[in-house]
Amino acid sequence: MSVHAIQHPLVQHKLGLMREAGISTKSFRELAGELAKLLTYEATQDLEVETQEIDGWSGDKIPVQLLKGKKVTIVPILRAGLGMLDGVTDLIPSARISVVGLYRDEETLEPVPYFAKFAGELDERLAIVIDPMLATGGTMVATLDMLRDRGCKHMKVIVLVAAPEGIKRVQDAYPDIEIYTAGVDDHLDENGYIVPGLGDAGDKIFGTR
Ligand SMILES: O=P(O)(O)OC[C@H]1O[C@H](OP(=O)(O)OP(=O)(O)O)[C@H](O)[C@@H]1O
Ligand SMILES: O=c1cc[nH]c(=O)[nH]1
Ligand SMILES: [Mg+2]
Repeated sequence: MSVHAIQHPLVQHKLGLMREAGISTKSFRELAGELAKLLTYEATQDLEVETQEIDGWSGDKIPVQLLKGKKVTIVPILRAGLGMLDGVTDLIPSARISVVGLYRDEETLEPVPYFAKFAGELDERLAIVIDPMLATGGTMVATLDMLRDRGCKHMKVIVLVAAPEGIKRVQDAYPDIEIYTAGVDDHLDENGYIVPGLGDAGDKIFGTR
């Protein structure tokens, strides 16, 4: 598995702004969407293209490179993953959406599933799982397990911030998966929050608590 920690100045600038303690819901939400878009650009660099002939403006036939038509499903993890969805679909507008709902139990830190609705033909699709936070990794591994159990063979992960603990847990379970992130942070605190991190991303995106 590779971890792609994107160092692009725009990515680092936007991540830096998201770390500000008093950030508004509006700004946090906007930045989550913008970062999701930039990380999607990186995560889709290896999508296959093929040459097709089209009618150009001059009347000549011209060869162009178009996506080969690989089927993609975007998998936002409720709730916080929804804050990244528009950014991803801006770049991959024809992707099918598969939605999973899991929350992390505050005491045990174990993921609790409460919703799942998947696109069809998962065995033929690239699944791009999106969630702002990869902390212990329990939620991500549970989501990847659901996809694998339904036949999905090709999965990628996009998170805004990852903790080393979460990366290791995903890596142990899925050695071949690629993770794209704006930041690999330092550690988890005693409540399982990423430090320095972003705080509770779901609450900040939805304006709750
Ligand atoms: O790596 P883990 O330790 O499993 O933690 C990460 C999960 O925790 C957060 O969700 P949360 O449980 O707060 O739910 P929410 O999106 O509804 O706020 C976050 O969005 C991830 O889904
Ligand atoms: O730091 C963290 C960890 C889990 N969930 C969050 O929203 N933030
Ligand atoms: Mg939350």
